[in-house]
Amino acid sequence: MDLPLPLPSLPILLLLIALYTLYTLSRPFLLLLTHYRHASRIGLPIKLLPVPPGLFSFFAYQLLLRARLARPGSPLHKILNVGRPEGYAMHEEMGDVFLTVSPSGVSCVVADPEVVGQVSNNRERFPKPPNTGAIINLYGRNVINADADVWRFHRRVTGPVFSEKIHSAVWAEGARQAGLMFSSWSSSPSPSTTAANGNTTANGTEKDTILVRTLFDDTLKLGLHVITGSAYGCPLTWSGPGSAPPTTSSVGYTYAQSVEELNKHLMPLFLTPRWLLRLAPGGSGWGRAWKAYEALGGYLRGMLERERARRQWGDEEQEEGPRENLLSVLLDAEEGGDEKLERRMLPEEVLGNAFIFMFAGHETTANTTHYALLLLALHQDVQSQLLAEIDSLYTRAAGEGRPSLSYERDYPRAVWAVALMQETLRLYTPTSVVNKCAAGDQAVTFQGREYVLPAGTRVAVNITGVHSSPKVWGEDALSFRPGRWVVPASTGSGSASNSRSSTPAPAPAPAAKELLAEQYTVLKPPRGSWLPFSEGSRMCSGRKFATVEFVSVLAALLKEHRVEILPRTEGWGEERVRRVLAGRKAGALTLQVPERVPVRFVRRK
Ligand code: HEM
Repeated sequence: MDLPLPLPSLPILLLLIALYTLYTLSRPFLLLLTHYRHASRIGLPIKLLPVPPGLFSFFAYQLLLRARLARPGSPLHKILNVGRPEGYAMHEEMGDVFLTVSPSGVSCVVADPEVVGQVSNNRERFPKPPNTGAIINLYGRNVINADADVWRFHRRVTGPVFSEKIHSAVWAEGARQAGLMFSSWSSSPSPSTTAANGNTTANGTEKDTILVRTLFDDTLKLGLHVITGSAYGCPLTWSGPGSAPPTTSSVGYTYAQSVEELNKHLMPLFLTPRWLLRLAPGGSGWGRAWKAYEALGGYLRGMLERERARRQWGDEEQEEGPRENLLSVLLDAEEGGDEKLERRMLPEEVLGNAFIFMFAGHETTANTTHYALLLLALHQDVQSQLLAEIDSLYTRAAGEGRPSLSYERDYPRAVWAVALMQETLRLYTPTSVVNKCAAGDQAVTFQGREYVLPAGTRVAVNITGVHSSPKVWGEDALSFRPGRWVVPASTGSGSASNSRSSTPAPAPAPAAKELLAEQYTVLKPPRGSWLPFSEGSRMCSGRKFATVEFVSVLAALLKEHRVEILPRTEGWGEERVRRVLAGRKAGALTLQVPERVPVRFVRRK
C-alpha cells in the first residue's frame, strides 16, 4: 500500500523560503568575494564595484533616467556609470592599468598605450568578449559582432569594398550632399533655418548670414545620404521623392526617420522578443521601436532588391560592374560568385551587414562633423587656418582648370582638415571603450612587469582615458589644439610613429603658405595612443571612408562661408556652447552633441 508523501509543515516551508531568499540576496556578495580573491592574485590595483559594469549598468541607468530618478552627475549615475570609464579621472586614482571587481567578474581597465598595443594587436589572445554587439545583431550576424572564422569570412567579403574607388565616390558624394544641405538652408527659409535678422555680418547684408538650427539632424542626414549614395549605389536628393531609397515596407517612416527612431529605441528592440514587439500599441516606445525596425528593414531589403535587379538586367549608369558597392559584394557572396570564398553568405548575414555598415558608418562620421563645426565656431583662430587651406585648394584647382576639388589631387594636401578631424576625435571620440577578453591565461607587460590575466578576464580599453592622459598627450591633453597633429614633413608621418617614446610633441601652428609648400604633414600617432577607430585586426574598416567624407564635406561647407556661434545676446555665447560640449548625450550608444546648438554661416567673400 502506497503511503502519501508527507507534505512539509509550514515552519519548514518558511525556513526553505528564508534560506532561498538569503542565498539569492547574498549570492552577489559571495560572487564579489570569489572574484576579489582571484583578482588579488593578479597583482594590479583593484577597485570594487557594487554593480556589474557594462550593458547592465548602462540599461539600468537609462531606465532610471527615463523615470527621472537619476540625472547625469547624481550619486546613482556615478554608481552605475562606474562600469563605463570616461576620461582619465579614474586612472589618476588607480593607475594606468587596474582591475575592477564586481559580482559579474573581473575587468582590467587600460589607459596605457603599451598595454593597449599588446591587447589590440593580438586577436587570438584577446578576442572580443562573447556576445559582444548583440545589440547590433538586429537584422542578422555581421562583421562587427562576429568572431573567429565567421568574422574572417565577413571581413573577406566586405573588405574589398574599401578601396580607392569607393573613397573617390565618397569624396564626390560628400561634396554633393554638403551642397544640397547648404542649399536647403539658404534657399528655403523655414522655422528651423532663416536668414538672421539684424545680425552684423561680414559684409553687413542680411542675406549673407544663414542661421541654422538643425545642424544636429542635418549632419546625421548628410552622413546617412553619403554612405547610401557611395556604398549602397543609391544617390539621394535632400528632399522630395528622390530622398529615400526603394522600400519593401508600407510603414510610413522616411528613411532618416526610420534610422533616428531605431537609434532611440535600441533598448526595447534589444530586450524584447520580436513577436512581442509586433503586438505593442503603435504610440508606445515599444510600438515605435517595431515600426522603425520594420521601416528600416524595408529600406534595406528594397535597396538589396534593386541591386539584385541591376545585376540581373544591367544598368547603364553602372559601367564598372557588380564589384562597385557594398550591396553587390554581399549579393555576390550570397550567390557564390566568388570561388575563393569558403562558403556562401546566408541571407540573414547579407541583411545584417547591409544594416551594420549603414549604422556604423553614418552616425559616427556625422557626429564628428557636427562636433568639428561647433569647435571651429568656438575657435576662430583654428578656423582661419583651415579656411586658408581650403582657399588654397580651390585656388590651385582653378589654376589647373578644375571646376571642383578632387579626391586624387586635393585630399592628400588637406593637412589641416585631417588634423582637425583627428583632434576632434581625440577629444570627442564616439566610442569610449572597446572591450576584449583573455582567451586562456594571458600575460601583459606593464611598466616592465608581467601580469597574468586569468582566462575570461575582460579587458576594457579606455579610449577616452588614453586620449585625455597627460602622460600621452602632455599637460594640455584636454585642450583643443589641432596644431599638435601638424608636423614638419621631414619627420615624416611614418617616422614619428610606432615607438612609445615618440608621443606627439607640440608643433607650432604653421602658416597656410607653409602648409601649401608641402612642408608639413599629419602626425602618425604612436601605437596605442590614438584609438577612435580602435587598433589591430578588428579596427574600423571605415577609417579612411570617414576621413575622406569629413574633409570633403568641410571643404564644401566652408568654401565661401565661416561658421560662428550665436552671441550671448541671442541666448548663446561661448560659455554656453562650451558647457554643451562638455556633456555627453545620454541614451546614445556613441557620443553625440547633447543639445541642439544653433550656428550661423557668414559669407566671407
Ligand atoms: C568617425 C567615424 C568612425 C569611428 C569613430 C568609428 C569607430 C569604430 C570603432 C571604435 C570600431 C571598433 C569597435 C569594436 O571593436 O568594438 C569600429 C569598427 C567598425 N567600423 Fe567604424 N567608425 C567610424 C566610421 C565608420 C565607417 C564610415 C564605416 C563604414 C562605412 C565603419 C565601419 C566599421 C566596421 C565594419 C567595423 C567592424 C570592423 C571589424 O570588426 O572587422 N565605421 N569603428
